[in-house]
Amino acid sequence: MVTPSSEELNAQRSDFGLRLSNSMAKYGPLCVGIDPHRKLLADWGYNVDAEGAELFSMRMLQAASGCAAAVKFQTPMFERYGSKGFEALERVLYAARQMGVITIVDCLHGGLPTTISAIADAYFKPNSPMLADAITLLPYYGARSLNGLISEALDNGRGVFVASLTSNPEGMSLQTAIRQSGDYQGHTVAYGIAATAQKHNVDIEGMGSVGLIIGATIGQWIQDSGVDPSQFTGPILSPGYGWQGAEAKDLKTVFKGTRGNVLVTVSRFIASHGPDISALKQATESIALDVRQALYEAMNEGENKEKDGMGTNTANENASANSETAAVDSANVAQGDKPKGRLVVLTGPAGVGKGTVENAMRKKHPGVWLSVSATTRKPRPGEVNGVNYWFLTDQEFSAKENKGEFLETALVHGLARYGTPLKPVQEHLAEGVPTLLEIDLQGARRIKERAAELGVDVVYVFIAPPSFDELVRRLKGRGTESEAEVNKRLETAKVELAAENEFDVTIVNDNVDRAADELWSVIAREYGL
Ligand SMILES: O=C(O)c1cc(=O)[nH]c(=O)n1[C@@H]1O[C@H](COP(=O)(O)O)[C@@H](O)[C@H]1O
Repeated sequence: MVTPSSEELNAQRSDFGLRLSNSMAKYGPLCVGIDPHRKLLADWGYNVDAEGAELFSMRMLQAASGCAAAVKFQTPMFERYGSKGFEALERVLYAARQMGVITIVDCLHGGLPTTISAIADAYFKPNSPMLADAITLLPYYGARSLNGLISEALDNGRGVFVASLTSNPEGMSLQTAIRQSGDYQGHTVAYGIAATAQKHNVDIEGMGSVGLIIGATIGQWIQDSGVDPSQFTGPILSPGYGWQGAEAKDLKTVFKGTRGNVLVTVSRFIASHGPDISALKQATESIALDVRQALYEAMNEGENKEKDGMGTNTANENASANSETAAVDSANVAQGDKPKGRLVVLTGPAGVGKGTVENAMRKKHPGVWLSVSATTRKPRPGEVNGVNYWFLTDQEFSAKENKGEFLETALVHGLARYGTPLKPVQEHLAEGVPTLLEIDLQGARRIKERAAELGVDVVYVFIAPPSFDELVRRLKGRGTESEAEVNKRLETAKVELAAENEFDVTIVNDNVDRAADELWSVIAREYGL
């Protein structure tokens, strides 16, 4: 047998980090959590057994493939069905490997070094039926008790995520407790764990393979922990977004200054849109965009931050190196004084594909901030306050309206009220952040009436279909509507299309990618990017 050179060994030991950062660069910083909760299986119409868990997982995997950087399987939710559950997990892991999707097995193992070394055989050896790209670990036998297992992971080109600051509220007092002895005496438990994990990454160029778990729910508490995620150069797996209550602003707070190494894991928030595969994919894509944007802003916020805490110089250098392969497009980071552009209002006739064009553009340019509307309607399953909408009661809405806190408002179908919050738009514009608002034609007209008096400068972009004839052809070609219905729709379309002249720029949606590029050039021109 040929002994590998030290270069080969090093390459092997950085393999997981490299593969994951490539995947994040391609698909963005989202990991889809595949957690077959009993309730979800029942909601999806599956049996609550190993077979149901497998069917559920295969669907989630399909939704994640091509939309997310990785998937994470929650082991206990398979384990509860005994050997059949493990077989299901093996088959789903096999499918993920065949699809080229990066897998994280969330087994949260930990224990005496001698005992947990057996875990390497279960997950890291080439012939293992449960071969995974990475697993999660619990360090409460002492972070160094994991060293043997971590070495085995790295020698096999695999990675680990060590729980440091978990997303559940019960973890806080333990994890922020001050250590009484040892290398990190006087620091918090979480700090010691993070610093011990970082030691495995310091000599690695780019992102390391030894990661941390830091919950997005912890918010400002990150400061009390003494852990500075921007100094960590391995991947950071962050649960808690959506279902557990963390929002984009929490990601910005916790991961301020990080550069492309945060992987946000979301499970129920996505699964609640199932079982329809296209709905799952759509949810995955839109959450991926929101998460990406929040992390992009986190990176910008931390730009001038003073570095301190656990990082070494090497860690800093590595952190900058990471940005080259980062999921967030660092080429788009505006430096120094940013030119202040106008608010970009995107409008057009119903069904013209505004959302599709906007999504395609934001995928390429995560730094564009999209305004979140407020509404008095009830959240639908899976919708989260501050992400899909700001959900307000009638009284809250009225109070804000009376205080002039909306750029525009509307009553839809006489039932629910909708509005565009003014302050976030003004704040983003003031910071020079490209700011986009997608709204129907009536909404755009209301903004036209109010923007000048509120001191908001606007550029109006109208998305048009390729031609009226094309619209006629598409409508008639469908053959699903009666002639009277087609004529009615065409009359409406005629009126809506006539609105084109009211707006500053027209983009023809004949090809989504091209239209998205055109939208970006409008934004780039406005903001000097
Ligand atoms: O180890 C984990 O993955 C984990 C750590 C943690 O601190 N918090 C946390 O929620 N998780 C897991 O992350 C996933 C979050 O799922 P959702 O809350 O449904 O998005 C679940 O599988 C949790 O068990």
